[in-house]
Amino acid sequence: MNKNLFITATDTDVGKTLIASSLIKGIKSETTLGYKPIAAGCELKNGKLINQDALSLLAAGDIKLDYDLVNPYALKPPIAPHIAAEQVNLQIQHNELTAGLVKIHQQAEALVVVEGAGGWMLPTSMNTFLSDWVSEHQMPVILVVGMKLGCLNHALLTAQAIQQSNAKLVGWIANCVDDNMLQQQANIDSLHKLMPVPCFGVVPYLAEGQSAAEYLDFEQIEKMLINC
Ligand SMILES: Nc1ncnc2c1ncn2[C@@H]1O[C@H](COP(=O)(O)OP(=O)(O)OP(=O)(O)O)[C@@H](O)[C@H]1O
Ligand SMILES: C[C@H](N)[C@H](N)CCCCCC(=O)O
Ligand SMILES: [Mg+2]
Repeated sequence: MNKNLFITATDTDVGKTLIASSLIKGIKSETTLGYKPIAAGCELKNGKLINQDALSLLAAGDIKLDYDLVNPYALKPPIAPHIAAEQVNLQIQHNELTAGLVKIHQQAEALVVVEGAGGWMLPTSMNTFLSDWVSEHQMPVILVVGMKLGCLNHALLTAQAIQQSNAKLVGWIANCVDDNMLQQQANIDSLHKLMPVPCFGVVPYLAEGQSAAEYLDFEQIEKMLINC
């Protein structure tokens, strides 16, 4: 069976790409590749829309894939993807997301780390959500919690929504994106008690270019993958 791991977060801009890239590089038990099915916020390079997240996942992967395989929906403005798609008369189709994933699995027997866009309930149209697609494929989900004031509510609501949608929430990772957060450790301690699944790491505020890998519990993550 094809193996996938979905990375969601409490919000946009709280570390999905940073953590997903570190996971792709750090998982040694199998060939690991990245997939960014929907990217909003792309630059035009040589007539092609390119997204930085997709490039990071691509660079982290064990095999150098073609850009289009890693990121089928590349949308220019950094806005909600279904709105960006509508602006260019495009509809985000879940069967295309699946077709893209299948193509990656055809390249190699690999674990595919899939980065979401925004948070868990990202609309892909007015009556579909990216979370529907993840639930349909029964991918294990890791929730990246961007440590900032308000994250307790965001983390618990997201965990509840993932579990209620019948998806497989397997763990969470605290990512300290706010260097000035008051009572950061007390908030992390609260999450340890309140979250319904194990913590796979606490990533401190990092210097530019520093990797998160040494802060992730790869032993526990690889064990979880075997059981999924
Ligand atoms: N632990 C950290 N310490 C310092 N900076 C961080 C940390 N985690 C993430 N960042 C920075 O925060 C920004 C957002 O991170 P990232 O791009 O990984 O978020 P994202 O959730 O993938 O965003 P998007 O929703 O756009 O995909 C980046 O500039 C990244 O380098
Ligand atoms: C542009 C940004 N960095 C992300 N790629 C897209 C975030 C979409 C958020 C949609 C929302 O939930 O409001
Ligand atoms: Mg990202």
